[in-house]
Amino acid sequence: MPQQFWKPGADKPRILEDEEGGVVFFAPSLSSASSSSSRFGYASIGSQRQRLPVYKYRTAILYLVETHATTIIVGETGSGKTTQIPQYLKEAGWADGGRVIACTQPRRLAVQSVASRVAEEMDVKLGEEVGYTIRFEDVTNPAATMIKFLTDGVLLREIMDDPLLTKYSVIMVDEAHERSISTDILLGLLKKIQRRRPELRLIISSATIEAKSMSDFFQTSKKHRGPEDHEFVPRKVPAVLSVEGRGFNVQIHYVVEPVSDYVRATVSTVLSIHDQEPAGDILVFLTGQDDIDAAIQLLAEEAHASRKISSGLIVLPLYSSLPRAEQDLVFSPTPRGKRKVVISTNIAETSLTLEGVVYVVDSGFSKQQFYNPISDIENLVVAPISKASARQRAGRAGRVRPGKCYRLYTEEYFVNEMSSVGIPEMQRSKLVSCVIQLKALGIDNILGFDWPASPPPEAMIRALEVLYSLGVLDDDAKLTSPVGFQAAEIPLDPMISKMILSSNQLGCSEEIITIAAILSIQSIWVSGKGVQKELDEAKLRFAAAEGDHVTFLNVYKGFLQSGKSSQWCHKNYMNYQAMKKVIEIREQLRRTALRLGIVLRSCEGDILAVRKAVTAGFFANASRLEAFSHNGMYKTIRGSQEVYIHPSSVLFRVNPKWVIYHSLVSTDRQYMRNVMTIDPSWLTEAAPHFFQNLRRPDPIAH
Ligand SMILES: Nc1ncnc2c1ncn2[C@@H]1O[C@H](COP(=O)(O)OP(=O)(O)OP(=O)(O)O)[C@@H](O)[C@H]1O
Repeated sequence: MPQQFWKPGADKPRILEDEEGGVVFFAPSLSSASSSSSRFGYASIGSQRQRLPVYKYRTAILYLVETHATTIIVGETGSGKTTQIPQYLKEAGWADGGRVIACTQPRRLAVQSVASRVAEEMDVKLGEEVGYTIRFEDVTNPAATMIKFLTDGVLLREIMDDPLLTKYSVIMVDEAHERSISTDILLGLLKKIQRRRPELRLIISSATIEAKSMSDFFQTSKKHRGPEDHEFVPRKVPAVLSVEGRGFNVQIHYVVEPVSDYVRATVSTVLSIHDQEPAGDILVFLTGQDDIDAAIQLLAEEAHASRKISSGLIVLPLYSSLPRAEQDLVFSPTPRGKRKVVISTNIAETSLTLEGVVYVVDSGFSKQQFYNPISDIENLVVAPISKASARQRAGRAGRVRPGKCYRLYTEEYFVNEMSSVGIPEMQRSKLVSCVIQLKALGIDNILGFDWPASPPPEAMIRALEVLYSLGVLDDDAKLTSPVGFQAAEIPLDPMISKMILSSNQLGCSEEIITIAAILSIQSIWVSGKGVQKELDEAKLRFAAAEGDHVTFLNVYKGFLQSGKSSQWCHKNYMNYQAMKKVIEIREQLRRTALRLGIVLRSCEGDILAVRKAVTAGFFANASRLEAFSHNGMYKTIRGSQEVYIHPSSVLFRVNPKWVIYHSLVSTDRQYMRNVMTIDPSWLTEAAPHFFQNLRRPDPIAH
């Protein structure tokens, strides 16, 4: 790599300042691991555990947890928080007597991989003493599990069944600085639960920068007007512990000049590392599947052009919708003499250890959701990451030996321009699912809820409007019975839940559950790169004139008729792993539906019933082709936004007059994904109030 291109920089961790008001602070101690030159990989697991920086704080952590309701732990990535603290707690007896220690993560992949690692360290079978739960997958044994890893979203669902989370003795909310919506709701609820269960202990693990606000949040108490809260109850002051020391040193390198094309810059950096640096895998952070595919393609071309440096590279993508078996490849050992390059979205950013990774290449960007409550449009846009993310990314190197991180932005930019932490997801997202969950938990005054950061009131009002129009909330903004309560039980977007509930009356629940399962995963088709023509032809074999939803039913039928064959999927450009996932989700949804008293019935080809059920959930996503539009421009009925049918839809270029869509994606334009034709009279049938209240004078005139 041309040395003058890179400028080494120091990205030192900030030392937590002593806080006022009784906050506990421990002086830094040096990690033996950081100066160790021994090959970590060859040490026994027991001695590996003792070398982690957090080990020196074992007694302090256990003391603080014993004596404080809430302990906030900050520390460098790789110091051992996630994998060690739950084990210390178990060793100290917090899982005795059938109690369980929970550790939440914002991402599913992290839950699975951390749980496997801890099971391995404890030498137990995953799913017994150590287990995990993510949506649609429960690998625990209620009679045996003592340490449970789970997403924060799953823990929220558990609160619905057990409002005080009585089986947990300690709940560790990991990576709290990521501020996902679920983490924020969880923090608010846990604070409430603590008032009723003083014996419950919370551990919040967070980046340094967020520690103060977390501490303030748990310290202050709103005056609650519940029957047992007549008096202002002073809260126990949370303890803050700073775990100093990192796993191994990570040298940070910056570009000298800003790069104009981060995909190209990524590829040339990877090839330079491969050409000039000693053995070790490379982890690259890009923004999404499109970037990742482009980088892989470019890497193949460049490597082909310069055969000298291409040999020995194994390039693997990593993103959330990738089938599980392909995701698992990134964890498999790199064959001798080879170098693995994992090109990932930010799903590999936190809590993940890829053993062979020595080099990290950070593009400085990620895809983030931004919601505009005025236009009601949610955009997934490529945006700069925060310093907290940059540190997490760098921390993926240096976990089992010293590493290097190449940042594709300047040091000046990092120091002066990059924001310290990202905007909480709560403040940039649609809140429909969040509101229904809170309602189901009995939180009626949502605007007055004790949030770590308040959501925008406009977004809340929008969410209330949608839920009201779906018949999920009544005039007093309370969950309706039974629809509201039932919709809250289904772990999906309330529009999908409503569609499932409506299918009961329309006699097509089997079909609608299939559609719901397919809509829950990103795509059932293989990526079109390089095979677009073949993919389009394959789609045509299943295409229904009514649109994508009905096409999904044809695909599913074909898959079942083939005996769920992988060859059949391959031949039809269908993603076999995705189809297996559909079967799995479908089974879960059938069980949920049965629990809710839905009769599982097939409409035996009565597609009209299916389309009406879809409309009952998605009427708010209706749009009409603009008269005289030559380029397929539609306007949404709510909001009059300009939208187009996505090229992946079977209705692309067909342009029927009236459609509803599942979601919008925005690139050069706003595109509707998963589109179905409708008769406009179904809209007023499905939601008379909603269409009466729209300002457009005659929204559904033919
Ligand atoms: N699957 C694994 N294989 C090998 N070593 C691992 C594995 N998982 C964890 N480790 C070791 O344990 C260390 C601590 O990991 P842990 O996830 O507990 O750190 P952490 O402090 O929670 O950091 P982060 O916030 O970055 O996840 C890693 O740096 C690595 O040395």
